[in-house]
Amino acid sequence: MEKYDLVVVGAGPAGYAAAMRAIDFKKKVLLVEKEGVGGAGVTNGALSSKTWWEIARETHMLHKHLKRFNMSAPDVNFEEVQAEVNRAVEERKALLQEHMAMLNSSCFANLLTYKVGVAKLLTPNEIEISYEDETEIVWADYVILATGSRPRKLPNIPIDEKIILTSDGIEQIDNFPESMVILGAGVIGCEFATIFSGFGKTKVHLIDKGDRILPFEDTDVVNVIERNMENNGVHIHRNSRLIRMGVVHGRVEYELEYDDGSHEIFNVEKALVSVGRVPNYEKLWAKGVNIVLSKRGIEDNETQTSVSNIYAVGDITADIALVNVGELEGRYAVEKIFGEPKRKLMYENISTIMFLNPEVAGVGLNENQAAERGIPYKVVTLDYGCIPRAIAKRNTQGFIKLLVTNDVDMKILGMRVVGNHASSAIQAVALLISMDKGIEELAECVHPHPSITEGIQECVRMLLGKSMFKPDALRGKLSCKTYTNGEYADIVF
Ligand SMILES: Cc1cc2nc3c(=O)[nH]c(=O)nc-3n(C[C@H](O)[C@H](O)[C@H](O)COP(=O)(O)OP(=O)(O)OC[C@H]3O[C@@H](n4cnc5c(N)ncnc54)[C@H](O)[C@@H]3O)c2cc1C
Ligand SMILES: NC(=O)c1ccc[n+]([C@@H]2O[C@H](COP(=O)([O-])OP(=O)(O)OC[C@H]3O[C@@H](n4cnc5c(N)ncnc54)[C@H](O)[C@@H]3O)[C@@H](O)[C@H]2O)c1
Repeated sequence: MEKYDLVVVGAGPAGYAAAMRAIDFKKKVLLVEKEGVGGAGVTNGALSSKTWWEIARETHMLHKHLKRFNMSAPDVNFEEVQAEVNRAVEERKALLQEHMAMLNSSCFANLLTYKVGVAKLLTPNEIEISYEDETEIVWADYVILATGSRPRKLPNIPIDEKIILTSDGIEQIDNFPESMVILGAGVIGCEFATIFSGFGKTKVHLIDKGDRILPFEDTDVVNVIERNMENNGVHIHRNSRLIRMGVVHGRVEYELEYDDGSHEIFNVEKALVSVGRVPNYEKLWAKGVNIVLSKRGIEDNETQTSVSNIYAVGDITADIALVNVGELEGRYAVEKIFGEPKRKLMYENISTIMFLNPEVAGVGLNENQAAERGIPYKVVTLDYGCIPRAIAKRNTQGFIKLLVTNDVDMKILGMRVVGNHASSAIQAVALLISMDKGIEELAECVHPHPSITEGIQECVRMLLGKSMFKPDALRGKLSCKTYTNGEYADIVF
């Protein structure tokens, strides 16, 4: 039986990151993947959907600009867009594969082995790998499970990945549907609503259990996104309960019940079901391996499972499902196994982008979360209209919102940026949160001009009572408040 220091199961972002970090410790590593490198970080997931989003956004902008010059827009060809997305996916996969091949033919050859097969733990140290027509068993001192997640399905909805689809099937359709309903107004649902409405070829319906989309986000953020979606023709079914959804004569028929008890039936060409994801752990270990599970996934103590030599990272665990979190956990697990991590695993400074119209970047807590935890805070908001770069871009829709503790330290709790270049503005704040720093450092930074980050600097200056624009003199564009015991109050300097 071949022996390894570490076997990593799954070569998505989390497993790939873990295997690469293990090489740094000069350990003998086996990476087992059942399909292809990249996982949902590349295919039917982060990279592919973001390529769709980029092309949809460019198409939308082109149409908007041409309209301004009274010119008619060219037709968008679905097959060409799809081919471009496929090229992006293949480019990334090829890079990861080439990297793997180069490692194999270099001084790392005796360290990393990559096998394409399905892995299953027979005991905490013995792993069976099934190939097309044979199996083998290998020994591992340590195991990292990184098998990711898949779309959650609902029992009464007949998903066939042709007419009623999940995010695994939506990118393989063969034309822009003339109409499409999306069930689930979370991140995936809203991103695809943005993509399909952005191309301007599909009437999008979005089913929302509550009274607003993105239930975990702050109302001011959601208001901007909802307004743009609706201006772009998206029909948001608010406070609606899906009674049934099925395929009738090759199209989707669905019935909704509203809060007032009334019912309505709709008929559309396609449906996307995006109601969350479930972790992949079925058939991953034999009965005797007692890994403790919760409803949401594998329970872990800073990546270590209840079986001491088995670790779990990425979407398979019961926490945040993001590429950057999977990579962080993968690298951390290896450091915990073979070394001494420099510090505890922290999630407070994880930054995210939601690819909507416009993009929404976030780090740390939002107002909902701070209020839920009973944390009193100061909150400053600055409209994009105050930022020269946004004016130069001829698009001042959006705002920056910064939350800090309501004390003299003013430690940064979180930030949300809604608007163009939102993602570029978030990093400085993410770094300050991870360093447990206050806001003085940010106020004294010299930012490039014109840049969106100047807006963050102005937020910080507002909190310190030394802003260029005075909130009292520009109400509606700036605000500076405290939130304590469920009440807002203006800060008066
Ligand atoms: C539509 C969509 C858009 C997204 N957009 C973003 C985004 O913009 N930003 C972001 O940060 N995140 C995004 N995500 C989330 C992100 O893709 C996941 O959080 C991330 O891919 C999880 O990485 P992972 O390595 O844990 O799992 P996965 O990427 O799911 O990889 C797991 C791998 O394990 C393999 N595997 C499973 N079982 C076995 C087995 N028994 N043996 C061998 N191999 C096995 C699978 O084939 C797969 O390759 C998106 C997800 C989706 C679905
Ligand atoms: N830009 C990004 O970073 C990005 C993009 C896409 C996905 N992701 C990751 O993928 C994960 C999964 O995305 P998702 O959108 O599937 O999950 P989600 O948890 O973001 O949203 C699911 C939505 O479905 C709704 N829902 C649940 N059951 C329902 C039902 N029976 N009927 C109607 N609505 C229902 C929920 O209220 C929620 O709004 C995200 O949590 C995120 O971690 C990240």
